[in-house]
Amino acid sequence: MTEERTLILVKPDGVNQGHIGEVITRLERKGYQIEALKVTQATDAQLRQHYIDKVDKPFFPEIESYMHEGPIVALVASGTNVISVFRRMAGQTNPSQAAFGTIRGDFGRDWPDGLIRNVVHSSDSVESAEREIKIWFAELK
Ligand SMILES: Nc1ncnc2c1ncn2[C@@H]1O[C@H](COP(=O)(O)OP(=O)(O)OP(=O)(O)O)[C@@H](O)[C@H]1O
Repeated sequence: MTEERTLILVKPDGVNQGHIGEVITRLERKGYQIEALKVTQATDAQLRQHYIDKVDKPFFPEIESYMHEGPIVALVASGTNVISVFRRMAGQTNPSQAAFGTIRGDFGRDWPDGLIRNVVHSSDSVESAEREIKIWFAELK
């Protein structure tokens, strides 16, 4: 059991389709704390840092285009094992394969342009969370 925090992004499709409240509600219903929250526009520099392991992938321009489609909501949530539990709440990367009952399974879908839009991001480890929190919340310790 570990007290930890995670970086969650409600991506542009999640914001555009009105799922900010749902993501926050699901976090709060599970008993997690919201430590920080902002509406923002992702910059190129933030995306290159955030997706540092994907910058060289052929689909990185698709990620950039998707993440620039509109505002995002960045939040820091904390609680016991929040990282792994929220990853399960979010569901699999591809929203059409994500289980119903997960955020991606309930609100994500395939799009005719082939881009993978999957509503939310969440950190996958303590190290990633601390690195990602610095990218989106430079003002936080
Ligand atoms: N093959 C692909 N083609 C296009 N985009 C992709 C592909 N694989 C991943 N992506 C995009 O890159 C993001 C990060 O991929 P990753 O494999 O880290 O999935 P994830 O951990 O489930 O998602 P995220 O990091 O956004 O929480 C995905 O959310 C998706 O938007």
